[in-house]
Amino acid sequence: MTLQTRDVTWNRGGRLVVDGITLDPRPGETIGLLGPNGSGKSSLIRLLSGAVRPTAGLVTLDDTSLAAISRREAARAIATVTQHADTVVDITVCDIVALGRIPHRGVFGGSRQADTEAVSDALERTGLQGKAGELWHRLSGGERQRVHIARALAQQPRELLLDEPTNHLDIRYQLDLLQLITELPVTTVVALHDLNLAAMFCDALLVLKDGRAVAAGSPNDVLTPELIALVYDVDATVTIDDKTNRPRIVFNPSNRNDRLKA
Ligand SMILES: Nc1ncnc2c1ncn2[C@@H]1O[C@H](COP(=O)(O)OP(=O)(O)OP(=O)(O)O)[C@@H](O)[C@H]1O
Repeated sequence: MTLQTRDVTWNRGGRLVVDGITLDPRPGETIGLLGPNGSGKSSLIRLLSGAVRPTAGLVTLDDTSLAAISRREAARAIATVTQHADTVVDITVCDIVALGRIPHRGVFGGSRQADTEAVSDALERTGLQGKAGELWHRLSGGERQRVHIARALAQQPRELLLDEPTNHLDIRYQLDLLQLITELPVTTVVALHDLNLAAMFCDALLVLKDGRAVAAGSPNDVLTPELIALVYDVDATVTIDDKTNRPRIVFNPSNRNDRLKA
């Protein structure tokens, strides 16, 4: 049992931005959410996180509606890293990562040692040990992104929701991050734009277009030239990598004027 959606719909500003999505990950799986700009990936992540309530359908955690679970209980299970996470106060990296421990603090403060260990482990996994004392506003975009990921890891969730977490990261940290999340014993739903990263690291993919699911399944089944043309209107060549047995996608640039005419 894990975080699931059943036929979930969200009407935003008079438009259906999420339209009948069912997501049923296996515990520990990494699910990639793909789709063009505006297809509903962030909206689905907001619904899964409990930040907003669906117009119809259900979001459940262990078969209980998220609406019936306290915020604190949900926060112990689910960690989210959104696209535009920012902070207004100038605090240190270590303090931000420690915010991930708040859901675990009981009335009597919880275990300080567990907090210290979780923060230190999260800093190490994200390569931020050397930055623990730095102020947030002095960090680069990629370092800030890693701090938010470290905060989510310090939360020690069962469910991890990541909205384009590789934004701002250089290629080494993109690979490190995705490797890390596939190795964590948590169920992860991650919105990605890079189809090759999704192919390399995700166990399963859900592809959205105009709020609807247009394909779901393993990267090998989903990432076909036909699907890429349908969803992104881009011509692509897909081969299967000998070593990984996963799809590898090369995009074939078309004449932009021809595309606009079509
Ligand atoms: N505050 C809002 N009110 C109404 N509609 C909104 C609002 N914010 C976003 N939308 C619409 O919801 C739809 C889905 O947006 P969403 O951000 O979920 O897409 P996305 O797939 O995450 O896009 P991107 O890849 O650009 O991040 C879009 O059509 C967008 O215009």
